[in-house]
Amino acid sequence: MTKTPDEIRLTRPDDWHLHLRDGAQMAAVVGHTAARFARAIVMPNLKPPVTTTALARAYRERIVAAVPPGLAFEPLMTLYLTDRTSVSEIRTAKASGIVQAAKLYPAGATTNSDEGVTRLEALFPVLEAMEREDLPLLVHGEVTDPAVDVFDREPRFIDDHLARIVARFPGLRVVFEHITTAEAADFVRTGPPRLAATITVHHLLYNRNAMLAGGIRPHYYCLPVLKRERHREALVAAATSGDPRFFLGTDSAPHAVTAKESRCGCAGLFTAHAAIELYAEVFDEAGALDRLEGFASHFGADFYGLPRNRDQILLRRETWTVPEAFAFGDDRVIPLRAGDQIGWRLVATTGDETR
Ligand SMILES: NC(=O)N[C@@H](CC(=O)O)C(=O)O
Ligand SMILES: [Zn+2]
Ligand SMILES: [Zn+2]
Repeated sequence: MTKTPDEIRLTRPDDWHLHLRDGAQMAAVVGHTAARFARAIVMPNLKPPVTTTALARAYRERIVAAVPPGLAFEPLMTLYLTDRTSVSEIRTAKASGIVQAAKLYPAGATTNSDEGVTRLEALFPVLEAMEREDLPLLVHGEVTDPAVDVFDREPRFIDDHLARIVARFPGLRVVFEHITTAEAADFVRTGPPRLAATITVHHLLYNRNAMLAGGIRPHYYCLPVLKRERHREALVAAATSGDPRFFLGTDSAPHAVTAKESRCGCAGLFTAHAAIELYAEVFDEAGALDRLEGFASHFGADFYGLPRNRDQILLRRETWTVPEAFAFGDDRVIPLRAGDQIGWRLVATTGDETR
């Protein structure tokens, strides 16, 4: 590969953290992901949440049915942990072969987390079962104590909970989802091989000024919230380091424009329309395009114990303009960079590039 190539060919990537929603909204967005990614870990925070293997199976079938014709895409399902999750449900999930992980939302931490876990200690028998069954734990790592500053909630979660969980269950695979701080990157970097983290493209591209300087911009509001520049820099360093415990998870989280542009706007950014292109921008900017494939296409599959994809995608350095909005059920969703430019374009996946 030359130093600054104008084309990059990658093993087709996977998205290890994605919100697809349900019904007409899901049907409107799934094609954006399926055009780029071979597989995605689908988050279970629906209303009501995906708390059982039976619900995960039904949700999976709805997703598969909505994938546009001609696209190969495999949804990887997750269970939503609650105070009532049973050990036997963990066994059923593992045995199903369709559930890849279970997700811990501290109750109240983020969108549709009201039914999440209120007391972590009460979940320990379930975590023990996950350790025994080797079902990975995915974590939204923020404390919910209203007294803790919103910018400090992730580091506090490490100190108050995550360090303890990792130490107490030495066989449990843990993914610290959508990390946003230097503290989180350090915690993972210095932790055991069974501890990993996903990093979103928006936390690699932007600091909190994007959301708060020159006007308040609800389409940059997500959880965990964007942080200071020094944290963004630490995340870029982690993502481009070649350390296999950091891998791609977009956390693309579409909300209707009316729900975002509101007196109390929802948390979540929609990035699925251009996710791999935007990651390419980040790695290009960091002079690390040669490390994109590991981060986007190898390390996540390796961590989950799944085969790497065999097909490929081709990205070209070419500027294009993102639409102002996309259809989203009976509303619209505003994508990241709406009306603005992106410097990389997805031109092909293996199979159609030889036409
Ligand atoms: N990231 C977000 O800001 N929102 C996500 C939930 C989550 O991943 O925490 C959503 O479901 O909208
Ligand atoms: Zn989250
Ligand atoms: Zn998420």
